[in-house]
Amino acid sequence: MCTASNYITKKHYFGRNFDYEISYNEKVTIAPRNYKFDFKLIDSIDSHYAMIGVAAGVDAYPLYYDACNENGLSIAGLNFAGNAKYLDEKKGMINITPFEFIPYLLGNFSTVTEVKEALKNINLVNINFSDELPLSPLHWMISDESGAIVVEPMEDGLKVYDNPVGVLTNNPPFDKQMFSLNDYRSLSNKNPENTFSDSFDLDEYSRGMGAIGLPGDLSSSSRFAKVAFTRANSYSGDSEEESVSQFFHILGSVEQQNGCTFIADPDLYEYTIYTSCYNTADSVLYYRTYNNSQITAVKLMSEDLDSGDLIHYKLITDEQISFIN
Ligand SMILES: C[C@H](CCC(=O)NCCS(=O)(=O)O)[C@H]1CC[C@H]2[C@@H]3[C@H](O)C[C@@H]4C[C@H](O)CC[C@]4(C)[C@H]3C[C@H](O)[C@]12C
Repeated sequence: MCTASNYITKKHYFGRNFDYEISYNEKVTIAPRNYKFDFKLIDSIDSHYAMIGVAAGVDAYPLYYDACNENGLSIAGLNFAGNAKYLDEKKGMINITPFEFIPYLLGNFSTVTEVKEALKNINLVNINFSDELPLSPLHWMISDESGAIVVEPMEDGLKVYDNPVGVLTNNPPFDKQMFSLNDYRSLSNKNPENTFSDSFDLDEYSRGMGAIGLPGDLSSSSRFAKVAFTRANSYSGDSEEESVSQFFHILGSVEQQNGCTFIADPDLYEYTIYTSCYNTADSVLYYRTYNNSQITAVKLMSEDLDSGDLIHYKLITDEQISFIN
């Protein structure tokens, strides 16, 4: 399971929890403007917007999970098992594969509005990256300072939804997730009045009673409601530090602790391998990993963005503890 969210203070922040049971040796990967992107069915792109993101540790191609470009457009791919459907090549369309989707969009476009227009002509084709790395069933949240959309590849083509709650998890499809939020419309960050009955008193015995009924389990529909509530009620100052800190707390509300989501014997559990947070205005990627609570930052703009070679930074995964005596 995974969760993506955006958060707006003075700037736009975007990121995700990467929840899974295995790692593909993820690396922070920068594709500078002149890195040549090859595509399976369309012409290569020799020059494009620079981008920074987290990608699988495969040297041959930046297989991004989530990324942001130098103009503030950001994307994350999340599992969409049982629903994602990739199609055959279609004449007259721009045929790209799902693993090319992030490079193609971030390389060519600056805003969600531009992406929405481009999506009308995009067909996601069913071609594997390799025999060892076949396609995964994904859907995507795409976000910039103006708002967010969700793109879901279904049997009858790409579905594009505006995303007013600014979050995405896995299943069910986004329209169903949005509908299920109706069930929680009475929840609040304030303690509720007693409307149960006029005939007897009920006590306000605790703070936080306005959110009783908000799910706390780790299923994707429960995480959707939990993170939507947390994000919608988030309050922080608007400095960089306060915004980034609050962002990690939003996604922390749906973090998966190792051991709580069993996958297989022996001892294989899904857990939050990393959390990313992009300040998309300044193209900075902040991240934390399961065993490293310290925030690490990588700045796209500190690199030579006119080069043609990928730049990789291994994730720092060991805990960094600040001993003070
Ligand atoms: C599994 C990842 C999504 C995490 C997630 O949503 N977990 C929830 C799982 S579940 O609903 O609870 O089952 C997805 C996100 C991006 C995916 C990767 C990227 O698409 C890049 C390549 C694409 C290749 O085709 C396959 C390997 C791969 C390296 C993908 C492996 C895997 O499917 C990733 C890492």
